Amino acid sequence: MSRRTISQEEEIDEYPDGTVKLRNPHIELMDQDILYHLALGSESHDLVSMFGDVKFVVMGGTPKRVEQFAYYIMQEIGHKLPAGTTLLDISQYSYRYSMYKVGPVLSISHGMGIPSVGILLHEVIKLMYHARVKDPIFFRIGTCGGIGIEGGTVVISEEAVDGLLRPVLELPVLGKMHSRPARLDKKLTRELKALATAEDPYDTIIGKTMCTYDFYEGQGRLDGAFCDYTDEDKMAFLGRVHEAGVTNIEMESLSFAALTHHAGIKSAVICVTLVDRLKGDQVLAPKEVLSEWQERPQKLVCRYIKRYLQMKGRLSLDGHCGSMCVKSPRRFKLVQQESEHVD
Ligand SMILES: O=P(O)(O)O[C@H]1O[C@H](CO)[C@@H](O)[C@H]1O
Ligand SMILES: O=c1cc[nH]c(=O)[nH]1
Repeated sequence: MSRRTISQEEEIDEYPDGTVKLRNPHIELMDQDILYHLALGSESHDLVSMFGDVKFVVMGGTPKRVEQFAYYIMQEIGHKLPAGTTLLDISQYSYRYSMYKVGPVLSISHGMGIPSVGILLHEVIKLMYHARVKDPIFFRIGTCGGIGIEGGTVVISEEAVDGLLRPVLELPVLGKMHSRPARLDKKLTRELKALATAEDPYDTIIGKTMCTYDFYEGQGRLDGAFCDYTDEDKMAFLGRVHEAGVTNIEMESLSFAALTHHAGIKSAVICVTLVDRLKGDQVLAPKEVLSEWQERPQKLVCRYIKRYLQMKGRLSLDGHCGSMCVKSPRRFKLVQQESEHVD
């Protein structure tokens, strides 16, 4: 095992072969590990053959969004299903989360808020460990409120902070408060930004993301069931956090950044803004507009995945020869040159 310095404050252990290490000595002593909320288990399922080839884990709030992403990426990487079959929700009998697998891509819904995404991350990180997945990359494709930016803008998070602007996830454990740094992969963030194009009819920016425990009072809205502050208080708060560099507000990035970082997994958060909070609280855009906006983070992550697979020689430049196709060395060289900015 070697040690990799992730930051000045923290070093993490990792196996030289890139497999995910669990920071929990109890798991390997257990006869079986039941991933209860995924409806999977280390003894009941052959997790290595089911998931061993996973490279990308893409998470979003709703089952519909992750199903849509699964079909979208399937088409984009030319992944073929046996005739007459459809994608299966692998976790359907958990009645909690939905999970689809398309070649090296897992697309999973995380529900709303830090507790929901936190439980899921514990189990997905354990799934990576049991399946002996190497160097997975995690993405969250979400929605958010923007601060001073137009609806439909894509924000790639450079940092996640809590409602008090602290870049840490706090969790009471055995009666004591534990703090974990919420860090996202800076290089991955830059690589994603580089994949936005001038032809995209919307802006893609990098910004600081505030992650709250609530959609209404936690985000300073005036339209919840309760509100003990004035419009002036709200605007002063939004102005203050905007000045501190916050571009958008959502509800999972802190846990997503902290738990993936703690596991030594590269991750990024990409959200589309549904409303400019300096102009209002309610999400007023029509359903069709909201649907199109939600595709924007999916497009960016899809571009990243395609570039990665092209660079590894697992996808042709036109993206349609099958996810695991083998190309001539000359063609692969071209792909490598085009993809220099991707790991
Ligand atoms: O659209 P998703 O990914 O769920 O993200 C955002 O939307 C939900 C609130 O409407 C919260 O989960 C927030 O983080
Ligand atoms: O304002 C918003 C919009 C979507 N999601 C949030 O958490 N906040």
